[in-house]
This record gives sequence, C-alpha cells and structure tokens, in this order.
Amino acid sequence: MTNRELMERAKKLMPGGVSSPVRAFKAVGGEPIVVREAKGCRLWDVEGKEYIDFLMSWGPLILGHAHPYVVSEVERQLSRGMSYGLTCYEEIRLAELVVSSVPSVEMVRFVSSGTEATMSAIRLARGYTGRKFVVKFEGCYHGHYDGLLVSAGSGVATLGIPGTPGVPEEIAGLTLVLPYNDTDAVLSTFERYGEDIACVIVEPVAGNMGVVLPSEGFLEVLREVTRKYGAVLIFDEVITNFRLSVGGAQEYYAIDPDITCMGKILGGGMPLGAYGGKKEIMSHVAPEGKVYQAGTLSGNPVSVVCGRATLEELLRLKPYQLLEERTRRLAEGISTVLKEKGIPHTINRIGSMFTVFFTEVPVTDYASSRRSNTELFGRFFRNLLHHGVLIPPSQFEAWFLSTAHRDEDIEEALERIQTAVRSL
Ligand SMILES: Cc1ncc(COP(=O)(O)O)c(C=O)c1O
Ligand SMILES: NCC(=O)CCC(=O)O
Repeated sequence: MTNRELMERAKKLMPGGVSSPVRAFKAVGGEPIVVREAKGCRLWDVEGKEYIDFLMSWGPLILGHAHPYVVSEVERQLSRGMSYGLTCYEEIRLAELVVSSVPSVEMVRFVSSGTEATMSAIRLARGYTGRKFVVKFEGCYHGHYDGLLVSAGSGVATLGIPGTPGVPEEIAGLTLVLPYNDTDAVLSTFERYGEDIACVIVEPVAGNMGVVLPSEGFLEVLREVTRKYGAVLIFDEVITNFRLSVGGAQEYYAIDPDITCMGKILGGGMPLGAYGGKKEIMSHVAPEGKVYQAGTLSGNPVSVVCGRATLEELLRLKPYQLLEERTRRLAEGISTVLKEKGIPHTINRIGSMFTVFFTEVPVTDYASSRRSNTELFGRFFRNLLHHGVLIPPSQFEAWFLSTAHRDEDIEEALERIQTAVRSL
C-alpha cells in the first residue's frame, strides 16, 4: 500500500484524511505520508521510507519515540486497567512530580489535552475574578477553544483561516488581541479595560507563529500589570513545560504565573493535559470550589504513567544542556547550508526548539513571522521530506529535538538537509 492510496481512503472517511488539520500538508503541498511506526528519532511511512524526525509528534516526545523505560511502564499499567473513573495511585505520583518540578504550581487538575487545559484555565480565571475579558497575543495558539481561536497561530495561521465560522462574534468579542512583545499595547489595554480583564494568557516562548522569544521585560510587564489590576496571569506552557527546563519557561525566565497550562511532554506521548497554580486560585475548582470542570478519562492511568515515566527519566538524565548543544549544532549547520545557497533566513532557537524562517528580518512577533517566504518554505519542506528529513509541515511551527537524536543523527540529518537544499 502506498501513502497516496491510503490517504485517498482516509479522505473518504475523515475530513481531509486527518484527525487534526495541520497533518494534511495543505500549506506545503506534496503528498502527506501515512505512518507505519517510529523508534527513537526515526519514523517510517507505510512504503518503508525512513525519516529522521524533527516533528516529534509536535513536541511531546522529548525522549524520542517508544523510549524503552516509558514503554515498559506503560505496558505494566495496561494490564492493570486502562481507566478507573476514580482517583488512582499513579495520578498522585504524577501530581507530586508536577508540583515539585513546576515552581508556581501548588495544585494541579489533570485533563486530556492542551486545549482542555487552556479552556479550563480561562473558565477558572473568569470564575475567580468575576470578570469576562481575556487578553491574548496575535499568533499564539492555545488549542481550539472558541474564545482562544481569535488571531491564532498554528494551523489557523498556516491555513490562513480568518476567524473561524462557528465562533460567535459575541464570544470572539470578549478576547482582546495584542501583538506579541508589545508592552505598550499591554499597558494601554489595561488602562482602558483593566477592571474588566479576567486574565492574560500567553505562550511564554511562542511556538505557534514559529518560535518567537519573549523580548526583554515582556513577561515581567505582564506579571506586574496583571498583579496591579488583579487579573490572572496564565502561562500556556503546553509546548515549553519540561522542554526548556524541568520547571518550564517560568523557571527559565524566573517569572511566577498564577496559572500554568500543561500538555505534550506532560503525557510523554499519551493524551494528557493539566492546569495548575496557587492553592488560592485552584481551590475555586469544583468540587472544592464552584468552577465546574470534569472529564470521564481525565487523569487516565495509562497517560499519567506515561507522563510519570517520562518526567522521571528527565529528572534522572537532566538532558537540557546536551539537548541545547545538539540543537545549536543542527541550527547552525542549517544556517551554513542555507548561506551557501544564498537563501535569506532567520533562525529563532531556544533550548531544543527552533524555527527556520525564510526572511532576513528579525522575527519578534506575528507580523514579522508572516514576512517569511512560505512558498520557499513549502519547497524546502518537500525536498527535506524527499531526502528523509521530517519537519513540521508549516512555516509557523517549531522543530523539536529529543534525547534520541544522537550526535551521529544530527550529522546525518545535516548531510540530508545539505543535499535537499542544493536541489532547491
Ligand atoms: C501552546 C499550546 N497550547 C495549547 C495547545 C493545544 O494542545 P492540544 O493540541 O493538546 O489540544 C498547543 C498545541 O496544540 C500549543 O502549542
Ligand atoms: N504547535 C501546534 C500544534 O502542536 C498543533 C498540533 C495539532 O493541532 O495537530
């Protein structure tokens, strides 16, 4: 069976042949691949073609695919039951790890995805403050919750979907959208609407307009102004949790948010999300408080074991320095290859995540990231895929490294990328 045959079958059964829009390769063109299996930093499609993987399931797999310890812990759990609908021992173990690792989190509620985490965090912020406005930043993506799809990044940016039919104006109107890194806009918005703002939600390092770092003082201003006006500061760390450091971006930048949204690495590849924060705020969540939020499969035992095993391994390995060095070497190597070919580009990188933008201008917000040459990105993506390198099928996403990407894999990837770029 070929990728094409299977995608044709898939398209008759599922919209676009996918379970999530970004998987359809729409913005980059070419044939989407259908995955057969993956191990470590490598992935194989149904035709048996091998890829060095820098998509890494969009972030969760910081230990690589099918890490032996994680797999053995998950297998052990599988035979003990896949869902109980009651609190289980493994949930408590993961909660303890999260609370001891993430500086601002004193209590945590597990959910099943990043979207559920941000949606629930917004509800909690509104319930806690009794206010309705939400401040978000252009090009940040916080999952597909109605009020957060406004001016969103990721697939919404990639597919150029303006707003989203199905989100009523009345709901979109409660979201105030500001440019990322624009502290003046933040301050003037608070001067005008401050008493009605429930929360600011931000990716402390943006990953969904491509990687964009917070400029100096940006996160500090968010912390100060929300505190001054009694609004809740929500860090969406769905990408950055356990990626920039064990304590995430809040530890990296030493900022103390009120609520943190988690996902991806938290579940180590299984469906799991969480939101957590100060006891003062989390005690408003039902049944302790009145803000309702629930889930049949929330805190699923298999997911929490997968997450627990992943975090244990991260705490044991402390791989952040090594990941940083390897990622730097890869990013610098790509830059050299592109320079040889005379292709203007900007690479934004932090730790083990980065984006190659096809523009010379510094990328500091959504407007500058949109100046990238997406047609060239499409060709770059397709050539890389052809030569066995899998990266996110969008200019507006992050590449991820894992501990399974060894030095020799980085060398091999750079050789493949060089060949791919030469034939651009
Ligand atoms: C920063 C951020 N928040 C939230 C989400 C939503 O998470 P999920 O796709 O698990 O619903 C994502 C990714 O999709 C994300 O990158
Ligand atoms: N950075 C954006 C995502 O991770 C989204 C993945 C998806 O929607 O399938």
